[in-house]
Order: sequence, then structure tokens, then C-alpha cells
Amino acid sequence: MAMASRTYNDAIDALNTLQTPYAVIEARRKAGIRPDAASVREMRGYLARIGYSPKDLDRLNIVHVAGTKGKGSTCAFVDSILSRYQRSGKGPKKIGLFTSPHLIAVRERIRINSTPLSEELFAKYFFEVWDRLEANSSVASDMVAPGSKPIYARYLTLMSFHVFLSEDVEACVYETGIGGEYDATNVVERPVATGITTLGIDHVFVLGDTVDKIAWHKAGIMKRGSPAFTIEQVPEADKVLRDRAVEKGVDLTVLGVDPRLEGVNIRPDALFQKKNASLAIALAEAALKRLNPSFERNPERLPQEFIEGLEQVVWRGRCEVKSEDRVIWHVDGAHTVDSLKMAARWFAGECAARPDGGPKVLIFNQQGRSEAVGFLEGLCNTIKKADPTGKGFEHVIFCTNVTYAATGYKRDFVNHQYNPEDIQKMTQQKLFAEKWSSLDPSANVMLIPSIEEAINKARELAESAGGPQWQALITGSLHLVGGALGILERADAL
Ligand SMILES: Nc1ncnc2c1ncn2[C@@H]1O[C@H](COP(=O)(O)OP(=O)(O)OP(=O)(O)O)[C@@H](O)[C@H]1O
Ligand SMILES: [Mg+2]
Ligand SMILES: [Mg+2]
Repeated sequence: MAMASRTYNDAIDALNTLQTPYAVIEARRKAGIRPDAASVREMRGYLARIGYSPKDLDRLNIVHVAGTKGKGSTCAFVDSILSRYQRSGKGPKKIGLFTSPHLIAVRERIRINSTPLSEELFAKYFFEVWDRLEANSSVASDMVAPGSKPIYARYLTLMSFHVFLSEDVEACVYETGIGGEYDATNVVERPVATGITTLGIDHVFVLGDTVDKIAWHKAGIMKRGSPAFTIEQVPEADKVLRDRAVEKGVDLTVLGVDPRLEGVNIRPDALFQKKNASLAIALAEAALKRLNPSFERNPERLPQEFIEGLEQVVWRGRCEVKSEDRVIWHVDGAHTVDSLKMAARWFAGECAARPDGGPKVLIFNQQGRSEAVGFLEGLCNTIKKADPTGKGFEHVIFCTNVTYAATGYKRDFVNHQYNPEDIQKMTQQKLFAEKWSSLDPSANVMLIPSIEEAINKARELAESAGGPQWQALITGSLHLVGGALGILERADAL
């Protein structure tokens, strides 16, 4: 692709061409083609094309995190703890953080010292990788097809290595994309530590439909010579993790909630988050030990840097509250059965603390996952049960992930992986609406095409009703939540 102009927007447009189109995804699904070891071999080939070997990645001192839920939160905790050591002059001078998916803009997936890469630097590194891939298009052709480019998520992973190596980052925290064994990030051979967060069911087509199959994939990031940590898991998952650790000769520690968290203000104040925090503590301790041999773990209490790092972490789009004149918005990007239960409990708790609050409104979407209809029952029942009057959501809005009514998607959210016709016809949302009406016939169920219009609808209803502030929950998809935050903050929110 010849490109005269090389702005951030040009980079995002070029990146979007690397998305696997919906038709190809469907064809693969039908043929039963799943990622396998070829994906990591391919990443090694691309690394060679941009001038690196997997050994170069050792310089980055990577903490590698896999899991079904809580990866991003755990990574953010580790990053935040390391950054406190940096400030006190006892930690790495530059810290990299690689997470997915993005909430508001693609560039937030690659951070240095907790700050998303600037648009300028993103564009610069994006096109450097692009040019190197083209200039060396036949290098390592035994590993990867000549002239090819990595698909979207793999391109960003590749680019992150180039960014962090070019910027002399001294420690990095990496979140896996999907799974572990065959994930693009698993090109990392010598991490400083690996962590596996809570396991559950997600990405069934790629990873399998039972938690033991899923655990097998996630365990693929554990590496001999690097300490591995996980938190208590359901027995089937626990067994697979332990068996694979033995097979690989890895020292795996299974952690309970860290008793040193007593008195530390973890938000939200929920067990799942304390588990994420406990895992993050162990990972940060392992990383600090590796970076600074004089670092000593204190088994009695957490150092101040840990406490501040945990209490002051910023991880957007998870359990966020925004109060407006007429509506209190609760925003959470949960999008699996288990995480939606957590989000529902959190919202129920917030409402219970406000017994005089107004009617409850739900804005929900989950695009492209047919099983998402099954997410609704738990959400509906949790809210009903938690309310002493038995009232659930009085108004329920299903919308698409299209950001704006007039201008459509923000560029960073263009997604070719979904069937455009389904979005146009709101096929998925109609299924949600039918299901909800059967779960709660008294709810006012609405179908609204864009996020902007859905938010405005809730505002209008609350405005015309008067009375106490309404209580809204926006959940089901990170794209929905990212778009909603941009609208609620009337800005790009980054
Ligand atoms: N340990 C956990 N167990 C269950 N739910 C969790 C856990 N940690 C976080 N969640 C829920 O999952 C949502 C997503 O959290 P987070 O971004 O940390 O996960 P992730 O593993 O990075 O997810 P993704 O698959 O989207 O990358 C949060 O909003 C929260 O409600
Ligand atoms: Mg996921
Ligand atoms: Mg994530």
C-alpha cells in the first residue's frame, strides 16, 4: 500500500485493513480451522522481518499475563506498582504496558509509563514496522508467507515490541490476546514471571468449550526458568494448570487472597478484584526481584509503593460511576457470563446504597456473539433479587456499537469482523429484546440504533419523569462502554 500521508488516522485506516473480514472468519469457523502453533512461528518470522529475534525480547523483562477475566486489571495493577518504585528511584526507568482490547483509542493498547502512546509516536512506529515488513518481505519465508502482513492484533503485538525496544523500556507487562499457547504474545520465551488470572468460559470456538481445555491454552504462557503464579481456580482448571507446570518444569504458585491486602482499599471492593490484586502483588514482587536483586519481599506487610500502586491504579471502563443531573451512569465493560454477574452485583450494591434512587435503566449490547443472549438471565435476576421491592430494570435499551447517530463509528472502532447486515437490521439486538421481554414482561424494552441515541433516550426519559436521579447501567461490551464514555465525557476521554 503506497501512502503519501502518514498521520495517526492513516495508521488506523491501514491497521483496519488487517482485520480478518467477517466472511473469512465464518468460512474458517465452518471448516473448523483454529489457531495452532503456526501462529507463534509466524510471529517469529515477522519479528525477523522487522529486525529482531525472540532473544531481543529478553531485554524487555516481560511479565506475561493470561486468563479469562481480570487480565487487563491485573496488568494495570502490576504496572501501577512498578511505577511507584520508578518514582521513588528504585524501579525501572521506563515501563511498558501492552493490553487489549482498547476502550477509547487503539493507541491506548501500547503505553509507556502508563501513558498511551501519543498519536505522533503511534504513527511513526506503525509505519516503521510497515516499511520493514515490506522491505524484508521474503525474509524468514519458511516461517511466514512472503509479502504477507500480520493480522490486526498480531500487528499491534509486533509493533509493541518495536516500540518498547526502540524506547529502551526496562520492564513490560503483557496481556495475552486470546488464550496463551498460540497467542501472538507467546513469542516471548523468557518472561520474568507469568500469571494466570481467573479461568472461565470464553472464546469457545478457539479455545474449547470446557474450562480444562481453556486452562490448557492459558497454561501455554508458563515458561521454564520463570516463576508462574495463579489464583485459586475451579478444580478442573487447577488440575490442568498444575499438570502442565510439572510437564514444563515450571515452579507454579497457587495464591489465595493475600492477607497483606487487609486494610488496603481495593476498588471495587469485591473478591474478584482482591484476587486480581493478589496475583499482581506476586508478579510485581517477582519482577522487582529480577530487576533489583536487593529487593526483599516482606511477608508481613506490603511496602508503601505496593499500597499506593494498588489503591491509585487507573483502569478505565470497569466499574466506573458518572453522575449527571438526571442520571447516575454505571459503566462496566463485562462481556462474559461470570463477569456480567460481577457487574450486576456491583450495580445492585450501588443501587442498594441509594435506597431513594430513581428507576433503573439498562443499556446493553454484545455484537457478534450469538451466545450472548444467555448473558441476560443472570443480569435480569441479579438486579431483581437485590432490590427489596423486587423491581428490576424498568427500561431496557438494546443498541448496536455504532458510536454516533450521524457520523457512525469512530475510526478506532471500525470492525470488519461482524456481519454488516446484522448491524443494519439489529438482528442480535432483536434477539436480546425478545429474550428480555420473556424474562421480565413488565420492562419497557427498546431497540435503538446507536450508543449516542441510547444515552439520549435514557436522559430524556429521566428528564420528563422528574423525581430522584435515575440509575443506569451500561454493560455487555467494551466497545459499547468505550463509545459511551466518549459521549458522556463529551470528549475523547483519553
Ligand atoms: N477475576 C475476575 N473474575 C471475574 N470477573 C472479573 C475478574 N476481573 C475482572 N472481572 C470483570 O471483567 C471485566 C473485564 O476486566 P478486565 O479488563 O480486567 O479483563 P480482561 O481479562 O482483560 O478481559 P478481556 O477479555 O476483555 O481482555 C471487568 O469489568 C470486571 O467486571
Ligand atoms: Mg477475552
Ligand atoms: Mg483485556
